[in-house]
Amino acid sequence: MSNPTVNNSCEEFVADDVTSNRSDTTRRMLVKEYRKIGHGAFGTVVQAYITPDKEQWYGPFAIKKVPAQTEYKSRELQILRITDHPNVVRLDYFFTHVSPVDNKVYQHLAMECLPGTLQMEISRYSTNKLQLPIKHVKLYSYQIARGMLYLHALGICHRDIKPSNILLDSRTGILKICDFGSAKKLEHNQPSISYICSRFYRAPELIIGCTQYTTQIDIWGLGCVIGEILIGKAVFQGPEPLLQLREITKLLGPPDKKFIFFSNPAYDGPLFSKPLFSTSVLSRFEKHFGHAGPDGIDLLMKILVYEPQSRLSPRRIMAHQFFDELRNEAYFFPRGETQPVRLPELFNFSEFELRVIGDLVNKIKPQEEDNIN
Ligand SMILES: Nc1ncnc2c1ncn2[C@@H]1O[C@H](COP(=O)(O)OP(=O)(O)OP(=O)(O)O)[C@@H](O)[C@H]1O
Repeated sequence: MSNPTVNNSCEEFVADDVTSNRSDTTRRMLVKEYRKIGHGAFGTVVQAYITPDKEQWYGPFAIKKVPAQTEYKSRELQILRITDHPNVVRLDYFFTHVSPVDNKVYQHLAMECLPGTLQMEISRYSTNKLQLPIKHVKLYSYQIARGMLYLHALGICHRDIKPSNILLDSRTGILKICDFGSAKKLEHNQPSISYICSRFYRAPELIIGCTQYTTQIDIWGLGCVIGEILIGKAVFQGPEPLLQLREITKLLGPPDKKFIFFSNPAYDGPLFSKPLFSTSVLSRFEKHFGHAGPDGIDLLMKILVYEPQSRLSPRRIMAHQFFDELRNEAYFFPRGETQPVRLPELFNFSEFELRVIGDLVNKIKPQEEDNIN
């Protein structure tokens, strides 16, 4: 593309060691920042273009800048270097650069840039007091589950699943998991810190202080996200860390003593063991998520479960009947569009994915004759 016009407030600098993630070659490039698109606990994200010669411009990229050389954050680069999946954000280039503002070295991760996040999409509907169409709920939830299937098969636990870490192009329906700043490859029998994950999305075992958790903490996060897409606000909004468990008991009922003990035998915090309601769990799910229909409720009740091992796995989520509509229809109406648009590729599985999916492939993939256009 030609030289992109930039607004005056943006930075322009030469980076000496821009490495291409694909070819692994390193060269000097000019970086032109365009606008700030995000900021988080550790750094900022800017939209930018890069060029080796001021003639060929690459981008736009979303460049995430985080302080370099902390063991914690370099994991993000390591993970993004090995991942390659349609529902995981793609890293194109990376480099370090000294900030003129504080003279510190920042790691720069230049990723493909998507126009928004799931959080933006949810607030767009909720501020207009509208519900997201159920087909969109299915489309987004399925792709998160597919991204998780891949990550979890690699042993990678994201550890910060929430709507602002899910990128979305609402015109095409394409969704990608981002922000691997908290992610970790979990090793069997190796403890990991339990103080991880944003409060509203923390699995009950994390709240209790479990350090031997599994990738199933992400599945809890997925359940919270699906619920949030459905109702337009976070499902469990604990006003402080320990009260987060209380919010969960309002929907699921009190946790079982065994669950607490197996999560953390040393836990001495509040147990919330008194039932807060006399109604059944099913009726509470119906009250909260009624418009998801019986299939949506069935799915959520199999994900938002205390025992991590009882929560559905990504492949079982993808095979759930809630997603049959995606298997049977090829189009959807993006927000504000009157013309239908083809659904993104949802079933173009790699050999690796097919191995993980195993015998559920016939349930997950649309059968030829079912694939109506
Ligand atoms: N590839 C991308 N394309 C478009 N926007 C992006 C991209 N990556 C990040 N963003 C935007 O930047 C925001 C922050 O990114 P990210 O979550 O990776 O940073 P962070 O510092 O870890 O944030 P937090 O501490 O809130 O988790 C995202 O919520 C999103 O709005």
